[in-house]
Amino acid sequence: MSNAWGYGPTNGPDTWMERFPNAKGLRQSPINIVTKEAQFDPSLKPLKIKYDPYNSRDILNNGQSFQVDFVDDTDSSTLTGGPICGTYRLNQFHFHWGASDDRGSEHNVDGAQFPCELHLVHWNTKYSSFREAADKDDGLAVIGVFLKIGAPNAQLQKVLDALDFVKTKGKQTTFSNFDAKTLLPHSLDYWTYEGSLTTPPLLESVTWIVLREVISVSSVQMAKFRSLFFTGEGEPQISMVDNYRPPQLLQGRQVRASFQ
Ligand SMILES: COc1ccc(C[C@@]2(O)NC(=S)NC2=O)c(OC)c1
Ligand SMILES: [Zn+2]
Repeated sequence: MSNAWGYGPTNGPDTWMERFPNAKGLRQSPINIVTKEAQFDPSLKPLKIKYDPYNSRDILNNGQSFQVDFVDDTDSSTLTGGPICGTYRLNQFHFHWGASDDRGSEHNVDGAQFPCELHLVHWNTKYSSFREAADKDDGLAVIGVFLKIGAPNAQLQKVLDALDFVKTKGKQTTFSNFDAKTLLPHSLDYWTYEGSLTTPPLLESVTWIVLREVISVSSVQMAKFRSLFFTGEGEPQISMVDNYRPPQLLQGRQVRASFQ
């Protein structure tokens, strides 16, 4: 029986520290964002996001979530400005969600959880690759976007339609010509803090950029997320739900706001 980490009762977030000491680190993610304690920082720049649909490559069930991977060998899909210095390239995006609409996001806002959270992962081009950047203090920048139950999201539906082909762990299929920018809300107001990956190895290499404005998702669309499996083809099926880590201690960190 593999003792791999996961989100179940015997291998979930409370057990990760046994094999991944970063879990007890001082800049762990996610966190609960207390809006009244997030200080406006006028020195924060607006986010500058340039995504080229031509870079989208495939969609993969990685056994913890599903991710859409991007070709990142040029500066054609980048994040600049905001709290970061230099140019960060889009590498992938993925989601975290709950078994029901009352939970699922990783970050909380004033103690409230959303049904789903999108993570757009970028790496610092001062390093030669995502892999080299992944364990550096300034290696990664992740944009977090909350999904709130409301009208069906036509752009998200393009991603959800592909899930029929990646139901089980390890399944992958081509996913081309997708514009990730269509998943962003109108406002790019954000909170930012220094944190980590939210799954093992929990590397403390992420500048978090959590957008204040949400995007919509319908309950029917949330059911599509929940149609995936953590397990591989031919294995006893375990539904891919509740793939979120709960909020971690702030440990003295400051959360800054780009807006007043
Ligand atoms: C070794 O490199 C890794 C490992 C895991 C993840 C996934 C995750 O832990 N990170 C965020 S953000 N959410 C997650 O679930 C990763 O994403 C950039 C990079
Ligand atoms: Zn994530």
